[in-house]
Amino acid sequence: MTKVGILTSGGDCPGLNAVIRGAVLKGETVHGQEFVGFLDGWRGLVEGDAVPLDRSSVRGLSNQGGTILGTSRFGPYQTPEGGAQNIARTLDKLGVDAVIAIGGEGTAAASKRLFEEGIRIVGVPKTIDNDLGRTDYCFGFDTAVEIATVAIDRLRTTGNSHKRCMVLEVMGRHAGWIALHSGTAGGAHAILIPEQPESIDQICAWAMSVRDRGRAPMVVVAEGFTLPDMTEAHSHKGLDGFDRPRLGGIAEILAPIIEERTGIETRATVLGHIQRGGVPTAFDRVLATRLGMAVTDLVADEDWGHMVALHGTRIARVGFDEALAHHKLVPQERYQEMRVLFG
Ligand SMILES: Nc1ncnc2c1ncn2[C@@H]1O[C@H](COP(=O)(O)OP(=O)(O)OP(=O)(O)O)[C@@H](O)[C@H]1O
Ligand SMILES: O=P(O)(O)OC[C@H]1O[C@](O)(CO)[C@@H](O)[C@@H]1O
Ligand SMILES: [Mg+2]
Repeated sequence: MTKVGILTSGGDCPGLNAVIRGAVLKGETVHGQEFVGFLDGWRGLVEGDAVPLDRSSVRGLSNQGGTILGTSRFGPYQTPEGGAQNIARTLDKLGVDAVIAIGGEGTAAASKRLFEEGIRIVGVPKTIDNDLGRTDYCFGFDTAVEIATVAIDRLRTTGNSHKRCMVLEVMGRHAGWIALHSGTAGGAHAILIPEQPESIDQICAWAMSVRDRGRAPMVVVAEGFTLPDMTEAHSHKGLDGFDRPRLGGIAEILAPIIEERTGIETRATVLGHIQRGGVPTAFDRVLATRLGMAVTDLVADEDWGHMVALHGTRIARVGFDEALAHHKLVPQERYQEMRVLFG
């Protein structure tokens, strides 16, 4: 019987538990696989910290946010106990034949390296940012967009009452998909994303034209957005577990500038981790369940070095190298399509 270890790595994301449930249910019933879960991402794999996972441990999981396995930004090459050779020894000791790594582009990059160094590993793409290449959507994105859209709807009623400009900051380190989709759904008057610099003059011009027709401006900004004179995304919260700047706070930079330049009273709201928490939408539950089920086929076929992906409505397989070669940013024309409605 093939024994499979599952881990969740990187930022958490609604739908992770549905993937775990889908994999265990199909893996057990169709392929006769047995499962363990590594705790806290790569840490559990490196330290051999695993718990048994069976049908009863995944019962009722598809609607639960977060991950029952825990996650982290710990790296498989970060400590002397890490690296492919040590990990292979740990897997042997635990009797684990294959690894399923559920994560974003960082997790896929680590998985690719482990695969190239001989570890039998496959992947499931996850990120609320939706910026992983060669998959049309990642689970978690739809939930994040839904939460951000509700936030816009709510900010608009209070903004309208006070005739204020409301600036909502959503996540999106390199890619503005959450801002673009929630801003479109919520009818924002300006959407600011990392891929497209906009000047403060332009942002204020949009806000004033909204005010001039008697409306309250609604601006949605992704955390990774930069003004033309900024060399990098705004960060004042130190570094994350992988030594990257923790983003967040650009809305609080923009709001006083907009207020000063336009004379419109302005408020900033940073949505933060609210958009990563709570129950996944039905779309994300379905996608996550299908991906979890499909990844057990990769294990059964020994298709190491690949991850499952969504192509249209079909679940496909792509190599880690192929997925990593294509960072899915918002294309210029997709932004321009919505930009004509700004102001
Ligand atoms: N090129 C790499 N080689 C080895 N390990 C890596 C590499 N890139 C990332 N990692 C490790 O994998 C972990 C997970 O990556 P990361 O923190 O970027 O999350 P992610 O999987 O991309 O999800 P998220 O969408 O939250 O960013 C990192 O914290 C780091 O420890
Ligand atoms: O959990 P953390 O480390 O605060 O991660 C925040 C980052 O993770 C993401 O939610 C997903 O990559 C980004 O949008 C954001 O920059
Ligand atoms: Mg990442």
